Amino acid sequence: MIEAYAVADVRAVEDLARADLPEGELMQRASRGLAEVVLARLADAGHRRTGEPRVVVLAGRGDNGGDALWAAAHLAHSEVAVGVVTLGRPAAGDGDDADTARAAALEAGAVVLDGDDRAAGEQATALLAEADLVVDGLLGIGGRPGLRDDARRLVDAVPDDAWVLAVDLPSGADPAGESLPDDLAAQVIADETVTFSLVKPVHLLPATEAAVGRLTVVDIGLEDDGAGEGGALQRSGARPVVERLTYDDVRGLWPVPDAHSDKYSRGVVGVVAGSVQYPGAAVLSVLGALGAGPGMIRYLGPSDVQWLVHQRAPEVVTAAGRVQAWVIGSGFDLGSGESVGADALAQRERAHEALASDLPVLVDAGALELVDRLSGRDAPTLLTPHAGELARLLSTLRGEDVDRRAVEAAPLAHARDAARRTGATVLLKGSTTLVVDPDDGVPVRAQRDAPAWVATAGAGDVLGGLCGTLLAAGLAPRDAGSLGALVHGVAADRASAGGPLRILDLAAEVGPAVRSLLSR
Ligand SMILES: NC(=O)C1=CN([C@@H]2O[C@H](COP(=O)(O)OP(=O)(O)OC[C@H]3O[C@@H](n4cnc5c(N)ncnc54)[C@H](OP(=O)(O)O)[C@@H]3O)[C@@H](O)[C@H]2O)[C@@H](O)CC1
Ligand SMILES: Nc1ncnc2c1ncn2[C@@H]1O[C@H](COP(=O)(O)OP(=O)(O)O)[C@@H](O)[C@H]1O
Ligand SMILES: [K+]
Repeated sequence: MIEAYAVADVRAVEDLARADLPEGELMQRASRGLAEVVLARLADAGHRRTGEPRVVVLAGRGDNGGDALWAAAHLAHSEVAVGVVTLGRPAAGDGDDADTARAAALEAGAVVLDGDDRAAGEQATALLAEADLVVDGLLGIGGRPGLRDDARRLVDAVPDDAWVLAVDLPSGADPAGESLPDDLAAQVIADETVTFSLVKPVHLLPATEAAVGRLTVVDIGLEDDGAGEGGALQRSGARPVVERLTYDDVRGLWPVPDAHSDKYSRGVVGVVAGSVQYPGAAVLSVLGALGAGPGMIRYLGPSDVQWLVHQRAPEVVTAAGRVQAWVIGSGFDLGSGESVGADALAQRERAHEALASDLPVLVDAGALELVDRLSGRDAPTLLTPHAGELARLLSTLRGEDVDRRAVEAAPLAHARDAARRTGATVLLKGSTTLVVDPDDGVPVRAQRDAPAWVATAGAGDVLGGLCGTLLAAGLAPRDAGSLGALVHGVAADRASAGGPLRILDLAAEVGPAVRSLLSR
């Protein structure tokens, strides 16, 4: 599991650690680690032109700039040509004089330009044009989203083929990972981000993660080192606010049958999905659920759709009976006004019954319209909207228009609001999928496991079925949603293998994906 800590907690942990260390020690550890990563990337021939490698360091006035300046000094002692462009008066951090880091970089042979000086502007652009690698030390966890024009001019001059390595986080990105900058161009898009001991929300959340690139964590000694004292993190009592399941977590969470299991104890999934208009969604939901290994599936829906489901999955039972969890809504065409047909009415009735039961329910797609049926529900409930569906759901809940773009600009806040208002767990689909518990004190899960090829019709139906099997096996909605998203992503990766994928292939890869994850 990867765990991220809120910025205020990170600062508190760093303060605790600093109290036990010589002045400036944390920044020295950070900058040495940073310089090592830079050297490792330069050693990879793909990241440099011929001749002496050239690094340009952009250093802002905060401690993020301090890290970058000290790294420049360390690098200038190696066989690397180092140019530094400072913006504002750079700090040296931890009580050191600001000029010490700058002087150290100069003394080590770096070219240092004052980016605030107009005359140096052209020189800075020329330096950047030759860079193999650019270190972005403009803003760190003290940064507000967005870049000022002076910083933006520098960032615009970074050549496309330079490796952009952000210090702590890509400058301009919201450290809390909550929202996109107003102007998307006003942030650094990094190839790699080097952070220090603790992962922050910016690294895992959907609004900011894409700008982070590859995440490298350099240990500066904030966590327990096993020596018995307890690290600053442990002593601070800070708890993570964002979590990401990794492949190694699957074994501990996945419901594996044993000698005492039978098909009922493993969990029967009731699927109420599909319509005459969208019959395929029923098939995909059922196949997603089957891939995850349920005890049994009951499918309830129009007879034509039942027939289609049986063509692909003869083991599915279509008689009514007990289930351990419901999956409702994929491919619903509930109709409205006078156009409601008998099949649609019957599906609506089944969905109402599921929501009125004390069983776990996964609510997808068309069934998200039945949000008024959620009030008073105590049983575990998992809503699985994409951004457009979440916007519609919130429009209903708030009684005012919520735009899809507003959801995309601040996904976590919107998912959180829906979870609070409905009392349900909200899984917001996207390239990074969020799973938000209605209890504010529970860390958000943020999964990013799928290739973008999976953004194709039907992928969500498979996910719904898959998560439904996990609910029926007794997993809580947060675990079912995040584990389901992880396995769905791995199955998509296997089906894609770097190219386009068919959804039936994705569904067929769910079982093998689980097998490979369990045998790690
Ligand atoms: N703490 C530790 O022990 C360790 C910390 N470490 C490092 O310290 C970093 C945090 O440093 P930090 O707190 O100095 O904040 P940082 O982000 O560098 O600068 C903020 C400054 O920029 C300004 N500003 C803000 N937004 C702006 C904008 N959009 N456009 C323009 N200006 C803007 C703002 O000034 P203001 O405008 O608010 O007056 C403020 O002065 C952290 O990320 C890590 O790299 C490591 O060494 C490990 C040990
Ligand atoms: N760019 C992307 N990269 C990775 N996964 C994505 C991306 N866009 C969407 N997804 C995933 O694809 C699936 C799409 O689901 P959904 O929007 O419900 O589609 P449908 O309703 O057609 O089944 C979700 O699992 C979502 O997380
Ligand atoms: K930065």
